[in-house]
Amino acid sequence: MRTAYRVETVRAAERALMARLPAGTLMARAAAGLAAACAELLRPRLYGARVVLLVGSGDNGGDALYAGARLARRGAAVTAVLLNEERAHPGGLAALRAAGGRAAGAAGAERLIARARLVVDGITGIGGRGGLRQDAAGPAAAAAEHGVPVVAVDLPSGVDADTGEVHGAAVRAALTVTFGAWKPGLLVDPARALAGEVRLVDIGLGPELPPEPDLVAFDDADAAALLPRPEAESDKYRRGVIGIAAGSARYPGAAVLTVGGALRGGAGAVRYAGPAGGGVIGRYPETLVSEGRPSEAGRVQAWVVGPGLGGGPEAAATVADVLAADVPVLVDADGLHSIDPERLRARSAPTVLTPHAGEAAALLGTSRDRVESARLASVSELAVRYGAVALLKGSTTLIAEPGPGGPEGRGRVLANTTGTPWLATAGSGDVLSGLIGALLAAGLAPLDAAALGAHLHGLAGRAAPVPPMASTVTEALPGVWAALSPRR
Ligand SMILES: NC(=O)C1=CN([C@@H]2O[C@H](COP(=O)(O)OP(=O)(O)OC[C@H]3O[C@@H](n4cnc5c(N)ncnc54)[C@H](O)[C@@H]3O)[C@@H](O)[C@H]2O)[C@@H](O)CC1
Ligand SMILES: Nc1ncnc2c1ncn2[C@@H]1O[C@H](COP(=O)(O)OP(=O)(O)O)[C@@H](O)[C@H]1O
Ligand SMILES: [K+]
Repeated sequence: MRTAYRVETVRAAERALMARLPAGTLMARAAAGLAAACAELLRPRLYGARVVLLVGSGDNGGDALYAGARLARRGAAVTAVLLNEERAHPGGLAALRAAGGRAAGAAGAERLIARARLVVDGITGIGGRGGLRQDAAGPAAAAAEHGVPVVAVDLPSGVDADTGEVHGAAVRAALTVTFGAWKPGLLVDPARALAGEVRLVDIGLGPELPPEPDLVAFDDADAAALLPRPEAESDKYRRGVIGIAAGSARYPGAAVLTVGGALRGGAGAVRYAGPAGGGVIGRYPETLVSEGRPSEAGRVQAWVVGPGLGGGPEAAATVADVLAADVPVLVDADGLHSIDPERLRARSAPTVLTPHAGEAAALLGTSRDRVESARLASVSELAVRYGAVALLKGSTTLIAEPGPGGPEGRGRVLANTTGTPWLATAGSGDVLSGLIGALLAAGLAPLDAAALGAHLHGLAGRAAPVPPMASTVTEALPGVWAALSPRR
């Protein structure tokens, strides 16, 4: 599990640890990890390799300078571009010079960068505010323009460490070497896309960090631990019966895809209620279909409502009928048009909402751009306002539960990083709904069901033959499942 902490928390932990260690120890640990990562990128010829350090006026620049000194001692030709010559970290600068490295002003930066094999971004770390200032934006752009790989120190400069928001110019890194703990921005787009590969260097901060992280990302082991497994005494009802109210005369395919996601999500049985039963049976004869209202379809342990439902009073009536059931309900797609925050908050069983950015914007009364640029704030706001677990789809899928607990009375938040842009294909969201619904029916807590569903869906998106389509993502699920949990 990757656990991320906000700047305030990281700084408090650093202060506590520094109080017990000789001065400079943490920076030395950070610089050693950073230099090792750079050396690896420069293999097999570190000797003579031209390395340019972009050095801001804080400790982030200090890390870059000490790492540069280590590389210079091993024979690299290291030049530090000092963005503010008076305020460059004095100890770091002295170390670089003592190791044979050079320092230059910002004026010649582009010429140096154009000839470099590697650029180290030590402009700002957790002390950065807003997008890069003019003087820093130029060299950052030069690295991109000349195609020189950038290693970001702690964070790509210009991104917001706490939120993943990017307000202005920012560095685009091939690798980010982060210290002590992940920062939320490294897991949330648009910042995540600028971080490239992320490597965590242990500087001994662990024992000083609080038990509740601000953001969590599952690894395969976390997902595997949550996978439902049938026991000897299992029957189809105990494994979970899921009800699906999806599809319409206009969108019959959504019903088929949602049912497919549920069956491949390990449901013991799937009950389908709606007008697209013929198509569903044609593709999945395992399904129990009916045409009446969902509440007349028989007992289920969870419902999915919304994909392909279409609009109008009939769709709204179907959503209301499902929400009246005292079991977990996942609302997606067209179902999201007719939900009311107070009605959802009054439910005694949990609700899960799975909007994409456009649907989330409508639910929050804001613009799609605002949701996409402030994903973390948006998903938490959805969860709190609707009293539901909210899963915000997109390039990084975020999942939030409503408070209490967590920062500012908000609940836990998870980021899913298994996805691929190939998943942006019609109907793949329907598959995700069915999959999460099956996990809810199996008895998983709503946050776990949503996080596990997103994890499996992302892996299936990667495993499906390129280019994937929604039904081939469904068919990739058994392989993903088996890889996580070898069959007994
Ligand atoms: N505190 C610690 O114990 C440790 C800190 N470390 C490093 O120290 C960093 C934090 O250092 P600082 O607190 O000095 O802060 P930073 O070095 O991240 O940034 C502060 C400096 O950047 C300038 N700045 C802020 N926003 C800017 C912008 N948009 N464009 C251009 N310049 C901008 C400020 O004027 C200030 O001088 C961490 O990210 C990490 O790299 C590591 O050495 C590990 C130990
Ligand atoms: N750029 C992207 N990177 C990774 N995953 C993406 C990206 N864009 C969309 N997705 C994923 O693709 C799926 C699309 O779902 P959705 O928008 O509901 O489409 P549909 O309504 O056609 O099923 C979601 O799981 C979403 O997270
Ligand atoms: K940086």
